[in-house]
Amino acid sequence: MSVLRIGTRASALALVQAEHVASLLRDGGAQVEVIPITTSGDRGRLLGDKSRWVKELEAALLADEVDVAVHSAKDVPAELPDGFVLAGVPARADARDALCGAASLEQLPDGAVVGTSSLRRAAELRALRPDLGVVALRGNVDTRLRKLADGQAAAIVLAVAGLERLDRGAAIGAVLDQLVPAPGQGALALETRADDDRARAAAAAITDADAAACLAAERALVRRLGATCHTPLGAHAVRTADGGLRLRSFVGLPDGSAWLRDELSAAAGIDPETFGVAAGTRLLAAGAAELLARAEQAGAGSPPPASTPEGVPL
Ligand SMILES: NCc1[nH]cc(CCC(=O)O)c1CC(=O)O
Repeated sequence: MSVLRIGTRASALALVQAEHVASLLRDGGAQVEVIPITTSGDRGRLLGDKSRWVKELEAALLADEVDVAVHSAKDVPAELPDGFVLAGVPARADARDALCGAASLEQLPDGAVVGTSSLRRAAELRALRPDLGVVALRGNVDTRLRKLADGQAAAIVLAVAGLERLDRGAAIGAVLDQLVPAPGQGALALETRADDDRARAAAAAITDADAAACLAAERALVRRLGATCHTPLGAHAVRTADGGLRLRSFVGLPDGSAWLRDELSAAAGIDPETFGVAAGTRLLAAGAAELLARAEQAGAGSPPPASTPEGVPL
């Protein structure tokens, strides 16, 4: 059988993730090659849309340069272009956010400045601690940790999953259970050409059913809200002990002055997408649309902490 080509961005985090997927596939007996693709995002071009990284890997899929694209699921837009499918989701890593530079949110002094380029993290932090300042911190994980060490912020927020994959778990001061993670955070999304049965089967073979169901629910909620990467939105689903699903969500203004939080559970057997749509409908009924419109206006008037909620190429 011919070699399966795994496309990835060339950042340190993306390469670790792609190697992880490659080793899962090799464990299943496949012959695999990892092909780093340099994207316009990685080249530092200023485009206000995180889908740029995804698009360049889709171009490589379309050009038949790679067979499976590995993405951080939270960077993948809610809708894929025609001709592509989300063909697999491996077991999810820790989905939560981490605070680096302080032992807890409570221990940060009054008015402390936290570094993040994520609208969601800014909104969630300020919803909990309106006194906190937020400063945009860009760059990959190591760059941001260096900026923290340089004193550019009292603390920063990063995904636990990214820190651990890069062996920087020691930098975690506290895991922020109070924050609702970004949709897809901690999960990997394997994208293939829709008509490539071999690649689809390979991706499906290393799929974790719970991770796939949770991601499907979170992405359905994003679609129901019409959310984009400029939306301060958190959504995190888990499989419950009785085989059902539980979905927590957050929508708020970037300055933390208004927000909605929700939690919805469903019994075993619920279709994840139906569940995600229902959770989105509940948020809309509670006023999410107005909040999102106001968040977008705020973003248009004065530049948000960063161009995208989850920030910059890593
Ligand atoms: N867009 C940034 C990004 N995309 C994926 C991760 C971390 C790994 C993950 O969430 O799967 C990060 C960094 C961060 O938010 O700290």
